[in-house]
Amino acid sequence: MAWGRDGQAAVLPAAAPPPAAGPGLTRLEVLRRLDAGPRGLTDAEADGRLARYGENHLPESRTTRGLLRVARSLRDPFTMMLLVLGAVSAVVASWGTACVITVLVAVSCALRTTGEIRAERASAALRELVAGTATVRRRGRPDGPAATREVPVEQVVPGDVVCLGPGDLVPADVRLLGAAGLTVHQGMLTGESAPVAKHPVEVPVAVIPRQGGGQPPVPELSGFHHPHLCFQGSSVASGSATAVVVATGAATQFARGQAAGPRRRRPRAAPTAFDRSVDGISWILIRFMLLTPPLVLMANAAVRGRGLETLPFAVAVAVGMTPEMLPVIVTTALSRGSARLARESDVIVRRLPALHDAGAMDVLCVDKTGTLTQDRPIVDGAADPYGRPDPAVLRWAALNSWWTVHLAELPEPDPLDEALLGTDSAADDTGFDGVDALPFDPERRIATAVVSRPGAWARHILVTKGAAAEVLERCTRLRVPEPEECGASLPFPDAVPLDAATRADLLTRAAAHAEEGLRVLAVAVAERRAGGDAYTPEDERDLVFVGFVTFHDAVADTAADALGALSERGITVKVLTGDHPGTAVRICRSLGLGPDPGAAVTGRDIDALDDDALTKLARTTTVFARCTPAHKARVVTALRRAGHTTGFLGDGVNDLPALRAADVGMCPRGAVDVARETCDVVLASKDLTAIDRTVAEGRRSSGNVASYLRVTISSNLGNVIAMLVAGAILPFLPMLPAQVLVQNLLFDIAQLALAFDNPPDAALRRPLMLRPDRFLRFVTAYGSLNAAADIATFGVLWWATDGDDPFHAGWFTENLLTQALVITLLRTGRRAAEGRTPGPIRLATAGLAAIGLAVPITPLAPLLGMGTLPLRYYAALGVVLTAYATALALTRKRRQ
Ligand SMILES: Nc1ncnc2c1ncn2[C@@H]1O[C@H](COP(=O)(O)OP(=O)(O)OP(=O)(O)O)[C@@H](O)[C@H]1O
Ligand SMILES: [Mg+2]
Repeated sequence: MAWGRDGQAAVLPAAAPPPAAGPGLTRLEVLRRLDAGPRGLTDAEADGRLARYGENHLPESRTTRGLLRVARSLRDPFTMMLLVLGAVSAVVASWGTACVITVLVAVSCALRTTGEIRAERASAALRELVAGTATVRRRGRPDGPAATREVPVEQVVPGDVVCLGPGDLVPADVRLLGAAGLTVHQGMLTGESAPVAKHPVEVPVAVIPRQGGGQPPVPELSGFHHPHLCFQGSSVASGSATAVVVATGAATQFARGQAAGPRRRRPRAAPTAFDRSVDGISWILIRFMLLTPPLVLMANAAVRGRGLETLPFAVAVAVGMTPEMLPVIVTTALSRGSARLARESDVIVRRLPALHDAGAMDVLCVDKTGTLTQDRPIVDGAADPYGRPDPAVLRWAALNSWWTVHLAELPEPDPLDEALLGTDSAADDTGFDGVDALPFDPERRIATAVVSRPGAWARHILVTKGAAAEVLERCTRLRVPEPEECGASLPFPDAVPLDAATRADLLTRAAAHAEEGLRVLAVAVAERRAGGDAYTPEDERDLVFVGFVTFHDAVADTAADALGALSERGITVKVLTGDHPGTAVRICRSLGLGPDPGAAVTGRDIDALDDDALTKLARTTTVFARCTPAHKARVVTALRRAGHTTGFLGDGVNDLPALRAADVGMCPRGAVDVARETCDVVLASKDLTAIDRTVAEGRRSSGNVASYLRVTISSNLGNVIAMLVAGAILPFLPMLPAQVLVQNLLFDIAQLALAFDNPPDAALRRPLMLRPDRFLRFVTAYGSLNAAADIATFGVLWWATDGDDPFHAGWFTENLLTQALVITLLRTGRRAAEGRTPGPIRLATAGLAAIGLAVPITPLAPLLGMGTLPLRYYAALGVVLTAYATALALTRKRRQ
């Protein structure tokens, strides 16, 4: 958005709200301009504004979307190559070739586009199910009480007061009214990877428009670093806020940025497995193709003295070489897979190539809390520093929960807070007033509430709870418990110094609880003289340790089955958690993760390692505990560096960087909004075994792509070698351009059937990765076999026939029959699925064989330069084909 000199939005579309986002305005001025208040809009006002300003979504018309899609399908390198070859054909006036090429391009674009649309439709209904909502404050009547409620993001209007908590997507452009410990990820807008702190400054610094020096005004980014504004497209990393909506839909900076420039894509850490494999193979093929026409031209010139008149033939051969159906097969296979997943397993694949990556995945990292466990913790007990049961500890913990949740105005409490607030002790919060809160964030691993006693305003009490190590390192004293002291006048006047040995003892006790599978929180308090400044994490020191609270968190019902199924598929599972190593190891054991998960590596260990050392360690470690979001991402990156195709399954804000760093990011049903928005695969049902079905579907799709590659390359490479040999020894063109193209068209149609193959589970036991290096090896093996069959056929033709027309016919028949053979024999999972060839494949191979045998005897034959063949040719061809089939089957067996 361009900010005018007066600090107001300069360009506004017709239905835009009043220009209220001016960075120079105070909270009150903003609210006044929006005709809103801190208690939110009434329902009637909200309805009126919705009608006036429209729904809150990015403008994207159907036609531009359709055109965009077609443009995208044209953009792949094979289509480009074909278009270039088409242009060359047109230049040399080879109209037939140009027409065939145009048809090929059109058909492949149409097939890809419909495939994508089908996959999208299949998951549209599921998307609704997991669609994001926003928490808004609204009133039924103008004088009614304000209540927070969840509304679909589309219904958020300017003037709405929204509440934001960890993991929420910022639903529109907003001006903060209040915030506690708020940090937001706004990388989508600015490219920054770390979260930035935001707070509601009352008199904001005026914006200096970045103009002058003859420079054009910087259009969109100028506003993003204002501390008191948050923008659509960002998400809450930690803390909470209330804010008033200043712009929605097309008026948001994000929408304007998109309208003004190219779509900004979410930055991905590194190319995914799909990029590395399919793209790698594509480029090998393209180089191969580019080499073909000059090679054919040179061979013909050198041996036969032919000149440019062979150009149409060379172009036709190059078209024949192009695996132009590869993108179509890939899209069709993946979209069929993803449609089936949506239908049968409630899984949404948000990025089609991620399905391939799920099939290639050999390591899956999972987060523990909320993913493997239900994240419905139940308080197990509370104990004083000496290990004796003590309800006062629970009261302090609940007091912390009550005031962090209320002062930070979290839209919903964190499950640990919810568990504490559900206990009887939570009722005792009345003796205190809330002052300030430093809500939980996964980096600090603690949360602090600042309270005061009525009548004792000059003293503040800090109540901190969090991970044992993090709390204890901030403690300098230890409470000597007295009964019921939560009501005492001073917290713990008789606290004793906490020495290193006692601290170590306490940590050991926390570890012992963790090893029982319990979650542990340490609780500490401190008293301070009330000062003027706001509290910061710096104030969380010199605390008095009060005791531990422990929680049970049951494992998710389907977790054990899901992990078992994954290990049967050859996938190594690792657990990456922010929780205590003991709790993590214990849960892994109870889920049967490997014979023994071994010792956990902690975030601190990770910090001490460089990338290479971490890569080595990551391969052999099963449990990583006390991880910050950054640690999780580092481990995933290290595993990928070690050559593993790595998936990540996580549900929280602390999983975001890892979800982004993985080849395939997945999240379970209960994940926070931003995790669902970031990941590639959403499991919409509670059933974690859906991961296994996703993997199987991914492998099936990739298996079909692999079949296509094996088939197409073996025949294409074989043909080129044969073409060069034939060109050198024959006094005529071994194949006419028209014949090359017709044959190519038939192959394409038949190979399309491979996208509909259903390799059985037995063929999908290992991760399936299309590796360019392995691919090159099978190219040469199968390609030379095919060339050998062709050359043997030339021998038969030389013996059985005379002249060019029968030669053309003979080779055409042989090519179609070998293609049918290759499709049958090189399919993925053929051996495992004996006798279960699916319909499309049977139809394709039978069709090819029938056409190959029939065309030379139909009236079409003379048009394609073919003549009739003697019977003895067919007999000899039978022998060649039998030998070829045997060789193919043997080679395949040896390679498996
Ligand atoms: N609301 C809270 N208040 C205080 N401390 C908390 C709170 N929530 C979590 N903690 C502490 O911080 C630690 C780290 O939390 P984090 O959210 O990063 O991971 P987690 O929920 O334990 O596990 P996972 O990474 O598997 O989801 C927890 O193990 C707990 O000790
Ligand atoms: Mg979690």
